[in-house]
Amino acid sequence: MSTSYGESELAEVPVRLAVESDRLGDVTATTSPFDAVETETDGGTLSDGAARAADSTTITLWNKWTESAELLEPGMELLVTDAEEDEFRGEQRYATTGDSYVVVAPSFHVNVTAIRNWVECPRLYYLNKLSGVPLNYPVVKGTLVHEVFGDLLRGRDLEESIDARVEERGLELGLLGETADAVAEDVRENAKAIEGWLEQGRLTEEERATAADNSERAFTPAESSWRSEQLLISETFGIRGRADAIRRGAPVELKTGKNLKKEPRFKDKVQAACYALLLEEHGGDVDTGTLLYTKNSALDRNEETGDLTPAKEFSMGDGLLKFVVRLRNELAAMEVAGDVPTGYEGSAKCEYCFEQDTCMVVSGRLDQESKAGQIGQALPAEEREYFERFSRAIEAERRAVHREFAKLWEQDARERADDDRALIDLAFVESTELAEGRWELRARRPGGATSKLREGDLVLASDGHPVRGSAELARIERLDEDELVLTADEPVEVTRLDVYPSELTTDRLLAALHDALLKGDERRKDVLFDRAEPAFEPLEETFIPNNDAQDEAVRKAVGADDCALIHGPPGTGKTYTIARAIRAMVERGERVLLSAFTNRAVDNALEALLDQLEGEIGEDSVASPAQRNGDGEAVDVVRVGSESGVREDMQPYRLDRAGEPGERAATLQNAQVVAATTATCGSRVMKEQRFDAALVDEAAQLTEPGTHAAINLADWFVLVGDHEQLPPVVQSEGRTRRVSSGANGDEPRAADLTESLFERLVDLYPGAGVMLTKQYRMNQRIQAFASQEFYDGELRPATGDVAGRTLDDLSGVTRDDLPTELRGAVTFVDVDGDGSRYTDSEEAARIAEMVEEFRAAGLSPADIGVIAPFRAQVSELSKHVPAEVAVDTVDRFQGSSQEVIIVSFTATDSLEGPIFDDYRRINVALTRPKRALVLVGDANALATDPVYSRMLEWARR
Ligand SMILES: Nc1ncnc2c1ncn2[C@@H]1O[C@H](COP(=O)(O)OP(=O)(O)OP(=O)(O)O)[C@@H](O)[C@H]1O
Repeated sequence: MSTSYGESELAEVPVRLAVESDRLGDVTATTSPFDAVETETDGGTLSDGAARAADSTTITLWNKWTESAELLEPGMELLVTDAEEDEFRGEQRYATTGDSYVVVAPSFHVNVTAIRNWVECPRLYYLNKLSGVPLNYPVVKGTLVHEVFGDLLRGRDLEESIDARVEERGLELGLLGETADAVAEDVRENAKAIEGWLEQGRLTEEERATAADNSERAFTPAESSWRSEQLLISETFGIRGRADAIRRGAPVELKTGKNLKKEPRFKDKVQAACYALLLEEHGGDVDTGTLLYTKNSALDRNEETGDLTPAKEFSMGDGLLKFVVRLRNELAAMEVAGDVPTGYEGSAKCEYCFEQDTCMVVSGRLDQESKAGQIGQALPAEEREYFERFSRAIEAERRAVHREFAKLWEQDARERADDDRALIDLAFVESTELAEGRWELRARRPGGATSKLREGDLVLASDGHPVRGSAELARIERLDEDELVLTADEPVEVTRLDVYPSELTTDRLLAALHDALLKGDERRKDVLFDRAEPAFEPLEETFIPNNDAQDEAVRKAVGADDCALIHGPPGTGKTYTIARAIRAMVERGERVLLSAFTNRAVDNALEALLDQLEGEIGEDSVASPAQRNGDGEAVDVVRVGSESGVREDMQPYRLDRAGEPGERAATLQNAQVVAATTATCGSRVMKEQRFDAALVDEAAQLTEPGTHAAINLADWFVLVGDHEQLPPVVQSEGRTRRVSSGANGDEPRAADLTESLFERLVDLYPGAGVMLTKQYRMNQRIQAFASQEFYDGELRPATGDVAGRTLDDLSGVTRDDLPTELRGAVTFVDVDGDGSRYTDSEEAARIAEMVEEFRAAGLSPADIGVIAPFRAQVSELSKHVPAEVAVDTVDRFQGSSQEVIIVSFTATDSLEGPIFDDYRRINVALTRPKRALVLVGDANALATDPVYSRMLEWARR
């Protein structure tokens, strides 16, 4: 198009306007199907509240924003800031102005480092995502230098900081074969540049003083002259990241490499520009960026020619900021569409790329189009199809995590608290500066408030709003009934905590999938892809004389060449069997990985193993815990996990990462048994370990890639679980979109993370599995229904004692003191209910009475558990029963047991809700009690479903 200023480009995008934005001049819209613009007026995708604003119109994107227009696909979200509005034939139309930014898919929240990788090469960005961050020296050194930089900015002494930081990374450095002194020297060299920069007066004492004055209150970056690392989240640009430092409101990025040019490297400028955008959104006005190349000062003048100054400043032009937003748009559009970058999107030259070989191999193996080309033979079609299916499913999980970021501002405080995503209305107590310059924050919490937050979690601690207010990334150190203690880099008057959405799990799942297929052993893959039956070494030994199925399971586990599958219904001694199998393996001199989905299960199995090894945690064994094996030799057992994740009594076995590198590494490498959750198995430290066998408990709750994370590390694996209990939990709704059919012409299959590898293999190789059938938990009456309904009637009480368990066995309890209806092992109590959807006050009131009746008969409240389908009913019940009574949803009860279980069905006429969606939930609920089960609900409603109707029949028998 021609204007008086010359040629201009434009693109007209047909859209449907979405909910109006709070900010004047911003337009949020969804792109319409391009061929149906004029007719699409019903606003089908918008909620009722937004219907008023649901309107078809067009947005005109001018000049370079046309590049972003080309990325759009129908149904994508689009945001235009500072738009110009005019009326054309009675229709409101919009156009970009000179100040506008155009953001494609703003709720896909891109990390700044992802944008930095993308500008280097989109294919490199993809490869990095696939392989994860490896354990190598440059990575660890880079982290150390950044930590020391942060410490210096917070006023910590240089030598003290270096020593402390190197010590903290002892384990990683030891595994890399480094010594503390050599690393300290290396870090010191890099730190010279930082010190020099600070000394040059760029960070004057005066500035330090200003910062210190301000620290009594929470200050915004714009107010203070500098601050160390800060997490910044943008609502507008769909970008988040942690800036290394902010000086006089402008970003400073630290690079541990060298740069002898006058200007910062382009990708580094892009990174700093991302932070500039983030800062501007938070009220800043950024006109410069600084890059600090720490290696420059370590170089000798006569060896190198060029500009040796470490700090390079550049001016932050409007053009660069807009370029960065367009880059981000490219990345977001590709991710939202689920496409794989080829490298042709960017202009990087493959022959200069360090990753060229890796790139060609991955492209060749997966038969992906790539600018670098392909080498090697492609994986078989079924493996490529599997990879594609699961990587799409994992990316759907990633998008779900990104949506969690958007919920930080889309939901209000109350909604987030009700959704278990935030603790609100906290009373700020104080912030105290710690020795290393960090801060301890304390606040009081209102009684009874629950949330997903746990000790050790990273959270957003804010003075009211996690994005718009003053907020810091903080760690929960203590979470007591009424008080909480956090640590953070900077002080904040905390009144609210929000769950910090993390991509770590998705990153690790993708890397585990990549490793299983691209680095996996061929024989393993033959088994996984139904090309070879699992093989076993026949064993004659008896391991467990009193339980044939368990005994057979141990023989299978120990004798497996490929894999063994142990199906253990509730209370059938899974943990005991795992422990016995590991003992047998250890006695054969094998190195074993013990893993499970949750920390709780890892600790339980570890405890059972220690019992098996007949050791006692003696005084002198605390420093280096060693247990004896059957021959009286020491067995080194190590628990890998965070301090807050590992149970108190297992702490002596926990591997401390800090210390002398060689010694730390030896402790892990010499351990014969290493216990860690499957998530931890995907960490860069664990990925370096090799085992003969991996035993994985709770395997039916793990996704296939989640299982690979553990089994990738071992020659053979044993999966233990029960696919009749809860399946893997996924965040993305339903199934991900269908993928094109595989080369073998099969029907397209929906990617699905909700079927575990355990379940798939149990179906595929019945011969590799053993089902444990004797249960050591439930009274015979209690187990009967679950046995019939879920285990083909095969579940039996292990002994007469188990079968005949009653409340009378508990000391101080007399069943005769209970009302007649509560004396049996299984009782149904018919309550009509109050008709509400998610709560039932009548059930709650009746259950509160029952709890009192059980207590009056001598039962301790700690022996009673109450299960409800909805969180709302859990809250309702919690108000009526003593705090010692465990009240929770089924999902939280999985894996535990209780003397008495009361189930609140909260059922109205329509049986809707999580407990009714999936019969496996009711199996879990009904199999938690040992001696008494009370079902409370509306019999008429329950009778409408065949399974519940059979349940009623049994309960009323
Ligand atoms: N062969 C056995 N002989 C005697 N007791 C056993 C045997 N197997 C298991 N037990 C006992 O049965 C109880 C339950 O066993 P365990 O904790 O191993 O069950 P589980 O299947 O892991 O339970 P969950 O379903 O909660 O995961 C424990 O007290 C255990 O000591």
